[in-house]
Amino acid sequence: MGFVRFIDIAATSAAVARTGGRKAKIELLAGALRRLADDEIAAGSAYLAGELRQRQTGVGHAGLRERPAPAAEPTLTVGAVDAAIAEIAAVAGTGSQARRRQLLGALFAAATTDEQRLLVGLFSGELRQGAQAGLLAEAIAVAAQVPVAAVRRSLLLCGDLKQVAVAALTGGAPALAGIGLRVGTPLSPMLAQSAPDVGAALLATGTPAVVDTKLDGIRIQVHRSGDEVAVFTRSLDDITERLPEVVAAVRALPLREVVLDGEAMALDERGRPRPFQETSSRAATRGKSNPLALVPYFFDLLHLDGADLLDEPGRVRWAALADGLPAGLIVGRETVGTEEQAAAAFAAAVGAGQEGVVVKAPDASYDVGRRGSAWVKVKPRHTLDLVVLAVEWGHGRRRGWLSNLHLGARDPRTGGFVMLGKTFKGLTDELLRWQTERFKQLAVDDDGWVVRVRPEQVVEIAFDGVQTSPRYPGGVALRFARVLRYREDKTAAEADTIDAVRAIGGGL
Ligand SMILES: Nc1ncnc2c1ncn2[C@@H]1O[C@H](COP(=O)(O)OP(=O)(O)OP(=O)(O)O)[C@@H](O)[C@H]1O
Repeated sequence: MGFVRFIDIAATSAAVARTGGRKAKIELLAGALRRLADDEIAAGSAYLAGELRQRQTGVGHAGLRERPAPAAEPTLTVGAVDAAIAEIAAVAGTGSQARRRQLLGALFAAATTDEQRLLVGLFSGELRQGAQAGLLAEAIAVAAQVPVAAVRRSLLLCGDLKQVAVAALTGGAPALAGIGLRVGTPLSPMLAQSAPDVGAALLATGTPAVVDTKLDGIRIQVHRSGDEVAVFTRSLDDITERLPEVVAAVRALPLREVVLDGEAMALDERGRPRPFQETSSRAATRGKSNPLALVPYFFDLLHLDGADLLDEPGRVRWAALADGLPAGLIVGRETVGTEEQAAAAFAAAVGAGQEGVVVKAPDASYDVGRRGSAWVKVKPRHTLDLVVLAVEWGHGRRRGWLSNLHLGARDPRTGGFVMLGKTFKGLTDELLRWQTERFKQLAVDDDGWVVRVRPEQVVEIAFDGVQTSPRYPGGVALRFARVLRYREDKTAAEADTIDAVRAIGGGL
């Protein structure tokens, strides 16, 4: 086991949060990285980035609420915390909830107040922020004395900060150079910016542009080498086992080596998309226990028979895609020269039950892991005026502020409110400050975690859609709810109703 104390990681994280200058933050992080033993680098670098090494632990917000009293003295090492979390993440089968609670309780009991704070932030994901990962890339370069460009490049190609930290700190520049596009190893997918309409999207991409249908499925990156096929998610998890139909479709192509980027989704009998949650729950289970088939549609080609295409312009990659794959496996796409043509393509996509479009610049290379202006998504946007029912105290950077909002729609039948979900997205520092004051005034109960408030404050929320949800009393929840603004000009009696929400969900 290693010897860096967990309290030192907690102290570094706190010091980084307190420190203003970027350079000083990087120095603090580099110092902590340098102290890690080789077998602690993966976990330690993840904690410094605000993440856990494990993608899933089975620990939810509820599990973090009841914590034993903190330990008086720090005794935990990075290695011990990593081992404890690995054990928690591995719990499965009957009685797993109780077992997980027990293990989590033991970990928290061994942690001091500062360590508990870091653990809550890590488990809840609230410490995870892109800025921190960017700082850490620079800190790795400083600690390993390698060029930062080499760290960034490897990071984008393998998408795994921990792997890059281990390579840089144990093997230096040569080890980093060994990280490249490898068929079989997933790379961070290129991401899209958003625009409110196709006109704005075309301003970003220029014309002519390619307008792709935006399918509301799950992102898949499929790697094939000979008969070996692997399927990865947007977060680079291997889901090959769960998508045999996608594996079969790619294995049947007359190609030897290929890396494809696309989307998989479930269709109904008429070939229209099924609700997103059916696709996602199917993707979360093995094919056999859920007969729904996911159909792959590809929109990019990153590698073909020995040649990397990442640096080629879209035009070239898409022509190779069209040459290599049958049209039925390629996403609906059209080249447009004017806003009218783009608007028609958008209307056709939405009319066919699809989520919207992604407008793409044909001259741009495939920007691994980047959210640039070469891909711009456009969706019809929904908004509702909802009532805040409760607020949760924030963690990490938002400690001391009321952050996560519980949102409710008006129920005209009972005169009460039906909870539809929670969000802490879209909140600027100014909004956080304002709402903390406001909800302290409206508070009726505070258990140290959730502050229940008088249902009086109306907030305008943007969201992507409505889905069924067993978790909430109305049986429906909002997808990707985010705060737009507080409506001080509206009373709770004027807020939107649960019926309006159901209507947006197509009568759910
Ligand atoms: N034709 C397409 N081209 C690119 N991405 C597409 C396409 N169709 C569907 N998508 C999906 O849209 C996403 C692009 O938006 P973005 O990069 O912002 O990802 P996201 O954060 O998952 O967003 P969203 O929730 O809007 O899908 C991709 O991750 C992909 O899953």
